[in-house]
Amino acid sequence: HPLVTTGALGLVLGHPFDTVKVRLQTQTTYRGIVDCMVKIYRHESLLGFFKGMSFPIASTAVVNSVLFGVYSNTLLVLTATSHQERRAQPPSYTHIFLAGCTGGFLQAYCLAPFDLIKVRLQNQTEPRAQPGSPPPRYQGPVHCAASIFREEGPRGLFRGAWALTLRDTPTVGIYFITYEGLCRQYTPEGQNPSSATVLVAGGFAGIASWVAATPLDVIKSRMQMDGLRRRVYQGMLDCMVSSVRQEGLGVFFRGVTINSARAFPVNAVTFLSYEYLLRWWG
Ligand SMILES: CN(C)C(=N)NCCC[C@H](N)C(=O)O
Repeated sequence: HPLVTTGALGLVLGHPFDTVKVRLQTQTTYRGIVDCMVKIYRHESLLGFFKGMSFPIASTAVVNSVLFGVYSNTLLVLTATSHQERRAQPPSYTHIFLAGCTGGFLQAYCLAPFDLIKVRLQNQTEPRAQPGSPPPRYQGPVHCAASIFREEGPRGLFRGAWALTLRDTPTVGIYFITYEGLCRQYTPEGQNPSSATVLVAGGFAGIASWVAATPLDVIKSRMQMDGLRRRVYQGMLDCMVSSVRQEGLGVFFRGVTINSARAFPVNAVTFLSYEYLLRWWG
């Protein structure tokens, strides 16, 4: 279906932004967005921006089904109204927030191993295999997953999962509140929002939730990279404290600009797909 294609395309186009974000959050060699982009392009060519993309593409259908499935079913239980009845009897913002938090909490566990592998691969700065140069530590997503499993056991695949869960539980609540709030604002009562409204509301929901998620996103990415060679942090709190000590409070907003630029189109398309699917099958 065209919407699925657009969703995948959104992810592909958004991935270079995500790679720059992850590098800015976890490496100190870059002075800013432009410096990071120039360095990636010079050392690793255009392909450098697309490292670690295959697992997010492969897992997005599952992760989004958990997120939106849990959200709409929790809303169903909380409000006892079906999707069709919901335009006439809109759910309260408290219910929307609680359903969003539940969706965020459960999707975080599905997302954790895929996200870990993505971040590890995005952070490999080696250029594509050149004769004589040492190969990167991970040869691809499956090799990366197998190496982590072998070296650190199954729990290793969940490194950073706590920070990810803490990041996603409240911020996915914010995601759905922003989306619903904006849709209601711009839609006449009792009607379905137009496609343009869905796109704009979805885009701003992406930005608002990602701005709120950035502090824990930085900590999550750092925890995921910890232990690659030796363990630096004792835990999440230690990671927060030493990051702030070394880099100041600004550390909590590393990558926020580039991530917002990514969040708008990706989530605009995500919500458009969700609304269409609900109207067909709801
Ligand atoms: C702030 N957070 C964690 C969220 N809003 N999560 C919901 C889905 C985000 C979407 N898959 C994306 O990649 O932007």
